[in-house]
Amino acid sequence: MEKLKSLFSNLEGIPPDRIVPTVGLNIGRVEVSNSKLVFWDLGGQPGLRSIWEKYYEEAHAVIYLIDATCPSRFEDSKSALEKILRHEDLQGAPFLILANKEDLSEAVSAEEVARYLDLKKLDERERVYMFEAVSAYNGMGIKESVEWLVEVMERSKRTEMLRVRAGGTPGPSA
Ligand SMILES: Nc1nc2c(ncn2[C@@H]2O[C@H](COP(=O)(O)OP(=O)(O)OP(=O)(O)O)[C@@H](O)[C@H]2O)c(=O)[nH]1
Ligand SMILES: [Mg+2]
Repeated sequence: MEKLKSLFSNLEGIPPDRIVPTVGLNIGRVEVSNSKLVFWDLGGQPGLRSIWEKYYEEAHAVIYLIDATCPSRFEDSKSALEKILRHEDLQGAPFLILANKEDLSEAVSAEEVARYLDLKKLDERERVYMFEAVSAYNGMGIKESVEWLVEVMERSKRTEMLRVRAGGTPGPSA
């Protein structure tokens, strides 16, 4: 998220060596393609996952980040992802699934991560999603994939529904 902030605003994020594991919630605000985005960064440690679902109902989209250098956790990442995808409070939410740390030579290739996660069984007619190799360290892949997410979010029925529910004006596409 710190990289994201620095890519989309003039603010420098916290340097990578000073980032500590997320406990609770980090909030990031950036403007991308004229949309004001609010990122809720939730910690991935198993003991912290029970709080994830408190944010589902109000989330327009989901970014799911996988550490590509840690194959021993792929199985766990896969089942956690499947559980989120199934959750009824996230119906219609576009998913951006990222294999992170692809700047490191020990990282498993994005293709292989996708295979581990069994992404091909994700039906694109049922779920709008994109899978991308990124590096939060050097920024590779982040700008493009977040811009994709904003584009699909703007067109999504879920965004429309959340806007109406919030009492705002439906977007121009309504
Ligand atoms: N080389 C490299 N290091 C990274 C990258 N992304 C994160 N790191 C480093 O990995 C460590 C863990 O990063 P975090 O951002 O705390 O990881 P996280 O996924 O948010 O972990 P939780 O908050 O526990 O869910 C930090 O020291 C980061 O600097 C990356 O793309 N490349
Ligand atoms: Mg974190």
